[in-house]
Amino acid sequence: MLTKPDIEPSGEGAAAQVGEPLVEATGLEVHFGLRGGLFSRFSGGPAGAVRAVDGIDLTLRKGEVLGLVGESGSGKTTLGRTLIGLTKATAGSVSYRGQDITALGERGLRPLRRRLQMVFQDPHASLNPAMDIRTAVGHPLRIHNLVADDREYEARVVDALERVGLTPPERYLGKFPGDLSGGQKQRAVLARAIIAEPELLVADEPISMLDMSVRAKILQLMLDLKRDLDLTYVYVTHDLASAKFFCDTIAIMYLGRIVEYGPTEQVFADPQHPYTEALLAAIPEPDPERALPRELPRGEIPDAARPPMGCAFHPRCPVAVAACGWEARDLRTLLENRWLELAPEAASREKSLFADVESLAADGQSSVAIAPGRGHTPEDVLEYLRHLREEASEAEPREPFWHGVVTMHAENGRAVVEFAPPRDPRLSLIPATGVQVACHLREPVGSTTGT
Ligand SMILES: Nc1ncnc2c1ncn2[C@@H]1O[C@H](COP(=O)(O)OP(=O)(O)OP(=O)(O)O)[C@@H](O)[C@H]1O
Repeated sequence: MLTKPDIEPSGEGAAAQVGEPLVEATGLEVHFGLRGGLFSRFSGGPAGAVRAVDGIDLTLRKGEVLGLVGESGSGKTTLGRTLIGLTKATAGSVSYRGQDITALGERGLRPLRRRLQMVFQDPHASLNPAMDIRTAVGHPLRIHNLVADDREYEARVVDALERVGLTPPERYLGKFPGDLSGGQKQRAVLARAIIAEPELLVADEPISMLDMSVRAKILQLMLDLKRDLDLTYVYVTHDLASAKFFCDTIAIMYLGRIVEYGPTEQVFADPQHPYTEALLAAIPEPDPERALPRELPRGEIPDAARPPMGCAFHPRCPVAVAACGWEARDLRTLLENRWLELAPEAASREKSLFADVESLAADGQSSVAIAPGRGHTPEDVLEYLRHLREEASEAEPREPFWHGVVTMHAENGRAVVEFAPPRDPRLSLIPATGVQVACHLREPVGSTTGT
C-alpha cells in the first residue's frame, strides 16, 4: 500500500498525451495445463487447465500507463507477460505496432525483447549477486550488441545510472547488489530495463517488496523516466492506492477476465462493477488511528481451473441477479455456510435431510437432483429449502442465491432445484463515462438482464 500519496498523479500522462495503439490484444487466452493425477495419466483423459487469462481484448496506447489490478491469481502477471511475448498465448492474438507477436518464435521475438521489457517485483532476485552494477546494468547492451566499444558501454551505463538517481554513478559502478538498499537495487533494475531504449515496460508489483518510505519515490522515478524517455507502462498490482496515482487507465481483473476497464479517475470516482466497489471499499485507511479492518466480500477467490458459471464473481457478489450463473455448488456453499453457524446438533439434524451433500459439488450444472437422506422424502428436502428461501427473503441484505432458483419440485424420488440459465456478462461501454464493465446490472437498456 502506498500510504503517502506524495507523488504527482500521472494525470500529465493521461488521455491527452496518449497516442496511437502500441499493443492490442484480441480474444487473448492463456491456459496452463494441470498435471493430472494418477488416473488421468493412465486413462489419457484431460487433466483440466487453469484459465489464467480467459478472453481479453484491450488496446494499450503509446504513452499510456495501464494498471492491471486484482487479487492474487486473477491473471495480472500472466496477462502482462503475454502482452510482451514472455508467455505464450493459448488462443487469440497480441500485436505490437501491428505485428502479431503470438505467431513469433523465440528467434522472431529476439529483436523485440529490447523494446519490450519487464521489471519484476523482487529486486533482490532480479540482480545476480555475483555481478557488479556496471556489468548487470549494461548486460542488455552486450546481449543486443548495441555498443561499439567499452567506452561507449561505460558512457551508456553511467547515463542510465544518472537517470535512475544512482549518483554519482562512479560510486555505484563497482558495487554489488549486496551493497545496495532495496530501493537502490530497484533503481539499478530500472537502469537495466531502460538502457536498451525500450518502448514498453511491464512492471510487475515493482514497489511491493520495498520499504514504505521509498515506494512513492520509485513510482515518481518511473513517471520521470516515462516522460524523459517516451515510455509506455503496464503496471501490475493488487494495490489500488498506488494504481490510483500512477495509472491513466485501469483494468480490474477477476479470474482471468477484465470486469471493469476505463480511465482511472472515472473508475475510482464511480465504480460500476460490484467487484471494483468491493476492492475500493477494502483499501486500507492511510491513517492508522482510523484504520478499520476491511475485508472483501464473503467467500474466497474460486479455483481458476473450475471457474463458476456465468459471472465468475457471482458467488461473492452481494447484488447478483438471476442470470449471473447460479449452479449446484452454490447451493452446497449456502448450506455449508449455514451449518457452520448452527449448533452441531442442529446442523447434523439438517444435514441428515440430504443423502450426500458432496454430490452438490459438481460444477457447470444448472439443475440438481437431490437424493433425500435415510428416512426422509423429497418433500422434506423441498420444505426445508423453501423455509430457507423465506428466511432469506426477510433477511437484510437478502441472500442473492435465491434469485437464481427458478423452480423446486419433486421428481423420481429426488428434490429437483432448477436455476435460471446463466449468461456471461460481456464488457460493454457505459456511455459518457468511457468505462467498460462486465456486469448484468450495468448492461445497456434494451438488452435482457434476466432479472
Ligand atoms: N506457469 C504456470 N503454470 C501453471 N499455472 C500458472 C502458471 N502461472 C500462473 N499460473 C496460474 O494462473 C493463475 C493466474 O496467475 P497469475 O500469476 O497471472 O495471477 P496474478 O493475478 O498475477 O496473481 P499474483 O498477484 O499472486 O501474482 C493462477 O491460478 C496461477 O496459479
